[in-house]
Amino acid sequence: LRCALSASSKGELRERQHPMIQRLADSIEQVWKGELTQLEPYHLPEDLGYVEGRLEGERVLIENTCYQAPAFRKMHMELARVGNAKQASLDILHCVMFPRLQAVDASVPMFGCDIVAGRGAVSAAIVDLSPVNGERRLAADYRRELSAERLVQLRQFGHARDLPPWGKEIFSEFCVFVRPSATLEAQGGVAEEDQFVQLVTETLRVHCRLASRRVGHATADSVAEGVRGQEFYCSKQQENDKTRRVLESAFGRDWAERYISTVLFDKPE
Ligand SMILES: C=CC1=C(C)C(=O)N/C1=C\C1=NC(=C\c2[nH]c(/C=C3\NC(=O)C(CC)=C3C)c(C)c2CCC(=O)O)/C(CCC(=O)O)=C1C
Repeated sequence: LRCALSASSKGELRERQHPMIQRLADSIEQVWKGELTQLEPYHLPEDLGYVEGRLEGERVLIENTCYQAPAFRKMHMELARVGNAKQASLDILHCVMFPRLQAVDASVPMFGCDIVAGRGAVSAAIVDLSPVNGERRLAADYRRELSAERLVQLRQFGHARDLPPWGKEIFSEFCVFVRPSATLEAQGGVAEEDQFVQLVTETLRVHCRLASRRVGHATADSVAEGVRGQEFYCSKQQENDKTRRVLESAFGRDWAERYISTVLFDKPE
């Protein structure tokens, strides 16, 4: 496997992604930089910043951006693209934030989102704040803020999708899993794609604020509770055969297993 690609490809990959994915990636980084103090880089193993593989003759490019902050041990955003220079057969944005269990209590949920665009059309867009506490239920302040009228409006889409079984076990009642419509609006924007970017941005802002308030609230019990919750979340996410299939075809079974269990969904020690 070649960890090829020069540093220049970082910007290059993002600017060649699906426009909604580009906008969402920029917006997530903006919220992280705007809402979190002491944002630091998180160094992935073996410099997995860029990886390149081949899937049925098509190039697979992965670009990883990773930070950490007082409330979050790892904040991972991944842009992946299957295809050649012109036509991408798959554009993906993946983002997961792991609470730092030595700092915050187990009421801080896992933020996760996934956007998959096939041949330019977004087929899957999902965002959730997934509870990892013992009762698998979001805390009252999270529920109250996520029930605000503005966010309730932003969660209304034309085509909701059914969660797979593994998803039903970890996602919250606020989870949004949709195929955003691609119809252009009069003013030229793609309403549901823009709406989804807005939904993720505002959900992420609430999360950064509420999680940061909990720094210093960890106890020995909350660490044990949070470890169990994060392990359960990661093992369920690892059941997603759609992700595994893409990575296995491009990088082989062993590399895919290692990548999924150490980069995408690494269980806390
Ligand atoms: C927080 C949620 C969440 C996180 C964090 C997450 O990683 N996945 C998440 C959710 C989720 N993803 C799904 C689907 C797909 N995922 C990929 C691929 C990748 N997704 C990646 O992140 C990477 C690494 C970069 C690759 C390679 C493809 C191709 C599809 C099929 C697209 C489609 O169905 O239209 C589904 C539906 C699963 C189903 O219906 O069975 C759900 C629920």
